[in-house]
Amino acid sequence: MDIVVFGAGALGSLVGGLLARDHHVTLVARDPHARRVAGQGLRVTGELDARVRPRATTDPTPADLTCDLALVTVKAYDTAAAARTLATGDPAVVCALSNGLTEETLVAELGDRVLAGSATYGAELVAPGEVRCTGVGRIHVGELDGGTSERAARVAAAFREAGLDCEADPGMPRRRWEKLAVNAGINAVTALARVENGALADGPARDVAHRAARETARVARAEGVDLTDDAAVAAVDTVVEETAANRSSMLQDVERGSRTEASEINGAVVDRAPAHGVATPTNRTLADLLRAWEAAGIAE
Ligand SMILES: NC(=O)C1=CN([C@@H]2O[C@H](COP(=O)(O)OP(=O)(O)OC[C@H]3O[C@@H](n4cnc5c(N)ncnc54)[C@H](OP(=O)(O)O)[C@@H]3O)[C@@H](O)[C@H]2O)C=CC1
Ligand SMILES: CC(C)(CO)C(=O)C(=O)O
Repeated sequence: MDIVVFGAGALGSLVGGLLARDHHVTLVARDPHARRVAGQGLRVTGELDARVRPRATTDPTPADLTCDLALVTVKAYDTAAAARTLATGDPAVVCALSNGLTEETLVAELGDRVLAGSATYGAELVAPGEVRCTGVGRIHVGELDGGTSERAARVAAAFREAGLDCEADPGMPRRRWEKLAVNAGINAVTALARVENGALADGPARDVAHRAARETARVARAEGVDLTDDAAVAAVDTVVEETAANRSSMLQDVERGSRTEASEINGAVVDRAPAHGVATPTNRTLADLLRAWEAAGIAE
């Protein structure tokens, strides 16, 4: 497959690097990472090991963006800009692996080419040209409104060919909310407590993560998605176990002094709650604390 990874930071470099073992991959990334990958190739270290030579560019042409599959791995708040750039090319299928409910933003520019996606792999960009896998998770792809499709099966098979754990999921509407519950719990709590995911295996941090996940499940149900409180909590526990050594993407943001996805994750739960009369005090507190930290001066 001809695959473009748009926004190849930590997650995109890991997934794109692994896909490059079997497919023709172009990473759209920032310098100095893009320059290093173009010159010396990309190393995947940590729990997985690979040396690959994908193409890399900071400035894709419409021809570069004309591909079988475009994976979007920018931060959720960069999705609209990514969608506008992707629409200058002609990707046959577009699939977001970012956290947050970003697919609707992609659909606005790219229409029915968009598949839903979610990833629980853990990744850190440790140096230009080197990405560390800190947790072997799973990828799910599927139709935004649910159901099976040949294109979702084809994308999942392409991932598996390259050795990634990936399934086509006919239940993506539920899966997206389950992943939002996982991130509402794990990301904000690990970022505020400055701990690895594994620290949420017990104790007070685990209780806060569970409360955030239960609130997310309540909002999901109010929006017509069948996600029980118990299933949301179990999903948090599974990801904590599978990615125990990972520093969540939001913890990495806070440690770098950069903007977080608090508004797109916990804030997304809070924003949808009033219409349904659902209380979301834990997500509100987590989002407010992270926004207060951001307002106090993130690095430019
Ligand atoms: N890291 C992880 O373990 C996991 C992350 N995720 C999710 O995946 C998404 C990405 O996370 P992560 O990889 O950690 O984030 P990163 O910040 O490491 O990666 C995103 C990259 O996209 C780049 N980017 C944005 N716009 C463009 C553009 N127009 N052209 C080129 N590059 C661009 C960013 O550059 P710049 O910063 O300069 O804008 C950045 O390097 C998030 O939604 C996150 O929640 C999901 C599962 C696991
Ligand atoms: C799966 C998990 C929680 C891995 O840390 C993640 O999505 C993230 O860090 O953003």
